[in-house]
Amino acid sequence: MSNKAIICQDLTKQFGAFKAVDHISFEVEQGEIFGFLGANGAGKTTAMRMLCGLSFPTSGKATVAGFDVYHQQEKIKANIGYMSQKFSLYENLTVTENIEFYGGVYGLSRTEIKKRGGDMIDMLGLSQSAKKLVGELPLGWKQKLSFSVAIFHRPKIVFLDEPTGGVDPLTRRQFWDLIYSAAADGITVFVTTHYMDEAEYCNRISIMVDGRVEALDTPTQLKHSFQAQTMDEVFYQLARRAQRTAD
Ligand SMILES: Nc1ncnc2c1ncn2[C@@H]1O[C@H](COP(=O)(O)OP(=O)(O)OP(=O)(O)O)[C@@H](O)[C@H]1O
Repeated sequence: MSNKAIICQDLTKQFGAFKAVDHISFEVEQGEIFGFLGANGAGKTTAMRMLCGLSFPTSGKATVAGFDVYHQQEKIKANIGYMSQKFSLYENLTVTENIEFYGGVYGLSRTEIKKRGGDMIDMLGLSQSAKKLVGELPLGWKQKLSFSVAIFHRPKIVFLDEPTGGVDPLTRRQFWDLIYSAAADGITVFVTTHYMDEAEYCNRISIMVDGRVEALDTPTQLKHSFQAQTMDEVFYQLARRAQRTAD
């Protein structure tokens, strides 16, 4: 079995004649922080849904945590964590209740939930707010909690779909401390973002244009290849080639 976290070969998703994802190929290493960039409508969410076992590809191959995206979707779901722009947390439950609920969904024992949940609350500095409703927390805290819940069952890979939308750079930076700590524990992080400061934090970045991966490298190497000072410049050089308009 391969030790790559994700292998993707010519993965394609068509909606009728329209190729939302058009023959994308890449590999992600275990423990890597892999940035998945692209303008609105480039096909990131569609690609990510296939990799998470939520939709079938039209053609091509992919394995996630060693499992096949056509035949082992349930295995994939059990081995990944997922956090979307729209939180999966229940706003009308407390911090502790959310942790207990998700721990149960993930099949952890009561003892494990209590121990790991307590550690998580301490690590996040949320002890004072454990009995607060999640709906009352500031957005940045909700995002950090949502991420911690997404990795509560210690998945091999966590998929983050624009996890830090709407918060300031300092709060984003704090969120990224959590990402680094998860990666240091061996969790592979696959993250989409529109923020170029975040792109710089990734080990490698792929940039999608009109359903295709048009660039893939480390931030430093991409800047070098595109003779750009910043990732913003790299991104705009690529994004302006797009024919596709966002919805
Ligand atoms: N179920 C569907 N049926 C038809 N077209 C779809 C469907 N889902 C997505 N698309 C189209 O596929 C293209 C890629 O969409 P996708 O949501 O994957 O892009 P994205 O890169 O995630 O964009 P964003 O950053 O806005 O989320 C878009 O043109 C979208 O309209």
